[in-house]
Amino acid sequence: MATKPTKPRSGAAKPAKSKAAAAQPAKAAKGKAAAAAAAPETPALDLPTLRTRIDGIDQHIQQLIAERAQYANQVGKAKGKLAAAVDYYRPEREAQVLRRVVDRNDGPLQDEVLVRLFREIMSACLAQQEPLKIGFLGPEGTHSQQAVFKHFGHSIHGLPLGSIEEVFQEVEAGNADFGVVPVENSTQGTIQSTLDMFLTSKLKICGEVELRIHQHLLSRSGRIEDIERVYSHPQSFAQCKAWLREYLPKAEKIAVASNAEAARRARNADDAAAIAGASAGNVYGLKNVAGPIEDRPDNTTRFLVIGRELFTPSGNDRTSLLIFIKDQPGALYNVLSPFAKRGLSMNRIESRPGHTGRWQYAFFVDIGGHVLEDAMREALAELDELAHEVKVLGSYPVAIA
Ligand SMILES: O=C(O)C(=O)C[C@]1(C(=O)O)C=C[C@@H](O)C=C1
Repeated sequence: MATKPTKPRSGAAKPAKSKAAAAQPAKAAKGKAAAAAAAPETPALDLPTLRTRIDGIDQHIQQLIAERAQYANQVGKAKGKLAAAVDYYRPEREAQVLRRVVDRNDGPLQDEVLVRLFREIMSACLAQQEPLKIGFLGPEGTHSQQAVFKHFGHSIHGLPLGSIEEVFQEVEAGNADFGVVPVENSTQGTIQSTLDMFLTSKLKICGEVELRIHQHLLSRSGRIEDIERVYSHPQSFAQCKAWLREYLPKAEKIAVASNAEAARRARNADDAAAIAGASAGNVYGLKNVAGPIEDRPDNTTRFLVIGRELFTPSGNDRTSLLIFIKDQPGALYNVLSPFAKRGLSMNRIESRPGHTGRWQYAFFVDIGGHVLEDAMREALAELDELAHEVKVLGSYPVAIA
């Protein structure tokens, strides 16, 4: 039986900083240097004085948050008598607010941290009307739930659902205002089942969320020597392949529908463990055996926010298209040229059999810009002549911090 790993491994044991975090020290240093040049050195204050200062600032912050909430309430009223919370939600405005937060940030807190705080404030402001209902791949404790909180804050009503298909169905039926579904992982690539849902669904992509994924080995006893079988989602097994080969080569690997489901099963036996996020360990009362254990330090999953309508441009948007073309020479080159010609950059392209007839392929393409902007509108008009069929899956703000 393998023994508890102690040596740090490349990537897994010592996760590298995210891009935003890595960029932060330089920015913070710049801010501090400027502050140091402008202000004379302040003598260190004693603890009671420091706490009195903090109390004063807290009081001020609280007053300002209350004032902000009142204005947000008035904005809600200015939108007229609307049917539901979903009608008050404005992702493009939220993206602009958060970009300003990042632009203003001179440290010492990281962009990611400040964005999280402001997200929560906006989430609470919006929930004054009524909390949004957000469907995600459950049960509680999945990475999808974390992505929901990262994008919508905690003042929402989360609906844990049994499958990605069910997330689409509940949003289509109006039982959920929005859904959050995983679409690609930096280690494992595209989640084909999510992309395929767009072939037939009428839903629109209204946002994207990028989440750094940390995997942990969790068990009831917390002892690696007890573990004879490991439960997890196939994607998570693939993300921790090298680690498992090194530290648990003999354990049986059992694939289940979600990491949270794996944690739920692992809590029933001492010889079982789950690979899941740390939050699943908290939800299901498991101990951390080892982690993070993902093989790549930059392991990130991108999620899409799906809803029933398109929103207006935020100033830095992405458009996702589904382009059906005939299998003929030069067809792909032709359909991409209207974008290239107008300087619209393509971030991603993925081909799938289109299911609409023999020899037809569907291309999922992400392009910088919004369908309500002139350059994109013109490119799409030109594309209409060249492609067999074009479906606009959505235009939405580029993910923030
Ligand atoms: O600006 C708006 O439209 C608002 O409703 C206010 C606010 C905010 O708190 O800033 C709240 C919810 C919306 O999703 C966007 C922004």
